[in-house]
Formats: sequence, C-alpha cells, structure tokens
Amino acid sequence: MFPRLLSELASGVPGVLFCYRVSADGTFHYYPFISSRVREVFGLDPRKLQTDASAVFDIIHPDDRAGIVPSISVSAATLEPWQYQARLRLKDGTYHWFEAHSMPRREADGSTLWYGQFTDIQTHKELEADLRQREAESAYQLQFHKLLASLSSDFINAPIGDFDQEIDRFLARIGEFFDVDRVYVYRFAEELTRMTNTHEWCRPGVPALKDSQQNVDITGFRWWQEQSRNLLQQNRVLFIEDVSKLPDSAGPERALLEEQGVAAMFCIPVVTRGLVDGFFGMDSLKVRRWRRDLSDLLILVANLLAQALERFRLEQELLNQSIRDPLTGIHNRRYLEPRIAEMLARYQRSGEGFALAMLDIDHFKQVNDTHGHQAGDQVLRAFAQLLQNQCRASDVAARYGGEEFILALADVTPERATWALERVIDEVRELALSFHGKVIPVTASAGLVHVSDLENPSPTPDELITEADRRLYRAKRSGRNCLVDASGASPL
Ligand SMILES: Nc1nc2c(ncn2[C@@H]2O[C@H](COP(=O)(O)OP(=O)(O)OP(=O)(O)O)[C@@H](O)[C@H]2O)c(=O)[nH]1
Repeated sequence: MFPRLLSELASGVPGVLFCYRVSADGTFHYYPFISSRVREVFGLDPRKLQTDASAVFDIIHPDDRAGIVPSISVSAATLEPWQYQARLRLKDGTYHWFEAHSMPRREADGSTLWYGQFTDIQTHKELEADLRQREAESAYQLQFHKLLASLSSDFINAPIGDFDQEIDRFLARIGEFFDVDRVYVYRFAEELTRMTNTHEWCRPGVPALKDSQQNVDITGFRWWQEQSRNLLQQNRVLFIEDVSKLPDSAGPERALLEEQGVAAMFCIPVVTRGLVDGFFGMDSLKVRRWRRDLSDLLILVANLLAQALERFRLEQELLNQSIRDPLTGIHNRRYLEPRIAEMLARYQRSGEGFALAMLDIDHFKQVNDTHGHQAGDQVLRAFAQLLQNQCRASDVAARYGGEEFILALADVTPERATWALERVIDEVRELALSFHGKVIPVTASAGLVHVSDLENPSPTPDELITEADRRLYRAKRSGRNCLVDASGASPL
C-alpha cells in the first residue's frame, strides 16, 4: 500500500513515523503504517502493529499512562493535533522520554487516522531537569546568602547587652531556613571532657534540652569525643543521617540521642581566636538526608556565629571592665549611680522603698601601715566579697572610693535594712583574716539611710549618698565598729 521509497525514507528519520487508526466505535486500533525503526528502538514487530496497536501502549511507563487514552479521544473528537509526552520502554528495558506529535483526519467510515511521529526527547528532558535543579540550587544559594547578609547585619547592629536574645534569634532563623527541629550552641570545657548548651532554639512543640545539658560530662562518649577532635582538626561538618545506624562504638551516644528523640543531626565546630570553643548543630526528629553540598554554607554560618560570639564576649569583657572595680571585682560607682536612680524612680512610681549604706573599714590606714599594702588589698577583697554575698539579685554592692563601699538594698523596709547592715558589721568583725600568718583584725562602720528618712519626697541620688556619708561620719565619731541609721548610733 505504501511505496517502498516511503518506507525507506521513514527508516532514515530519527524518530518513529506512524499512521495510527482508531475505529469509529473506538473498539480497535492499529498502525496501518509504522516505520521499521519501531523494531530497533522498542523491539516491537511493525507487522503485528498493523493489526493491533496495543503493544505500543504496553511499553508506556505506568506513571505516564493515565492521560493518554483521554487525550486521543479529545483529539479524535475535535480533530485538533495530538501531542503527548511519556516514558517508553526501549528494547534494552530502560525508559526514555518520547514526544508523540500527529495530525488527525476523519475517514469516510468514521474512523480517525493520525499521521505523525514519536521523537526521543530524553536528552532534552535531562537538560531541562538539570537546568531546573541548577535554577533551584542558585535560588537556594541566593536565599541563603541573603539570610547570612541579614543575620550578619543584625549582629553588627545588635545593641550591647542584647547578646543572648541576638543569638537566640539567629538560631531561630537558621532553624526555620533549614527546616529542622532544634538548633543549638554548645561550649566545651576542660579539654573536651565537658560541654554546656549555651543557646537553643526548638520548633514549637519540640521539647527543649538546654536545662538538662549543662556541664555534661562527656568522658563516657568516646566516639563523640573522637568525632569532635576530628571535626576540630579539619574544620568540617559532621552529618548523622540516621541515629539508629550509628556504629556499635557509639552505643552511649546513640542511646542518649534516641532518648532525646533525635533521628538525624549535624554539627560544625565553632572556632574563636583560632581555638575551638564549642559546636553549633541542628537536630531533626525524623530520619533525614542532609545535603552534603551544604557543608560550605554551614561552615559560613558557624564562622558568622563564631565572630558574633567573639564580639559579644569582648563587649561583655569591656562592659565588665568599665563597670567593675578591678581590685575587688564588685561593681564600681559608674554602675551604682544609675541603679540608685532606678531605685528612686521605682520609689516615686510605686512607693517601693530602698536603702543605701555607706561603709568604711576602720583604721584601714593602720592595716596598710602595719601589714603592708598587699595585706590591705586582701582585706579590701574579703570585705567586698562579704558585701557581695549579702546582695540579692536586685541589690548592688559597689566600691565607692578607696576603702569606702556602698550597699544599695532594693525593696526593703527601714527595719529590715538596719537588721541586714547590723549583720554585715557583725560578719566583718568575724572575718578573721590572716596575712603571712598574722591575724588582721577588721571592723567597719556604716551610715544607713532609708529613702523614707528624708524629708524631700523626691530626693536625688546625691542627697541620699550625702546623708549616708553624714551618718557614717557619726558612726566613726561614736567609736567606729557600728552602724548609724535614722534612729542614731547603734553601737555593736
Ligand atoms: N591597700 C590599699 N589601700 C588603699 C586602697 N585605697 C585606699 N587605700 C588606703 O586606705 C586608707 C584610708 O585611710 P583613712 O581615710 O585615713 O582612714 P582610715 O585609716 O580607714 O580610718 P577611719 O576611716 O577613720 O577609720 C589610706 O591609707 C589609703 O592609702 C587600695 O586600693 N589598697
């Protein structure tokens, strides 16, 4: 029926040319013509297809079958070109993507004939998939770099003192980006024998571990210690995709992670000033395949975190240096004065009373003269420590001058303040300090003022301090080793 020349031409075309017919009632279909390449490509016999087209339908990938018959019916009804993409099974059993393209024509008997070809579009599909993956990859990388840029500007602009919240915010954003359940920072201590969880973010509903992970002894976790050492030396990322598959040597680690519900995790060392400080990691409560190509990005995150930790620690040190007395370690005047202003503001707002005591070591000059300046320093340190021990979180003990100290007691009644100061003076007397084997007797005097003692209902910090100082002077005049409050001297 078809001239030989046409068959030969058809066999030279890269695709498979066909003429496909479906009977008017749709009950049978066949290929009046299909080029001989159908045998080379799919291993199908063109002669058999001339009576029944089913064998072609049998080699369609099961996932691509659903829409094919309806699409042929639509083309038959509308006589619009028929076009379809599906994976077809090749002679060797593998699948390739093909595109069928054909024009329908209605025959006199009501059947429909399509003239067209199957073209192998596998390479095109692979390139397309590759391109899509690259696009997704670069979109991901772009998003990640944007996140890093925004995090680093957050760190740069973070106000001093907002350190912990800043790190917590950082962990939350990283956790959401990587879609994990927990993100945390641990610090190592004592030559990798202990570690402490310093910051943690958990997805809502995921139990927090921070409180149970303080100063944890990791000497029993040999596998983990070994991994940590390797991580630290090579500055790389440790991925665990399935905790249940950890080696037998990691038995205790596996048990702990399983107890914490962790199914997969990864962690990266945090290196500050060239030293490994700890690690930063993420948990997933489900087994999960981590993208290994994320390593470089994760190291960038860890570096950013390390820089932030370093900056915040330095700031903390500087802040401490500026508000603490270097000899005794307790707060200095610079810190004290704004705290007194705050106590005054609270007093004026809500009537919350507070008291200030000015304390001075008695005959301190003699301590220096008799035992030497170093002994004097030791007395100052012991005295400061004693005051510090008296403080609740809202109180302040500060070195005000040479051997003058102030104790500011927040939210206290006059009676309670007197009782507290009497106790301080008692305890000073019992200090029993010795220097090079010699006992140094120490006593102190104090002037105590409660904010309600002053006639002025809105006094300034200076007025309070001056009154406390005046009472201290009276305590010294009345023989030292005593406290003067609103009621006068109370010799001890
Ligand atoms: N060791 C030491 N001595 C200090 C320090 N600061 C101040 N002093 C000494 O503290 C002494 C204060 O002496 P004074 O103000 O005369 O008073 P005092 O001997 O304590 O006598 P009263 O206060 O009257 O009981 C001085 O000798 C200062 O040199 C310090 O940081 N270390």
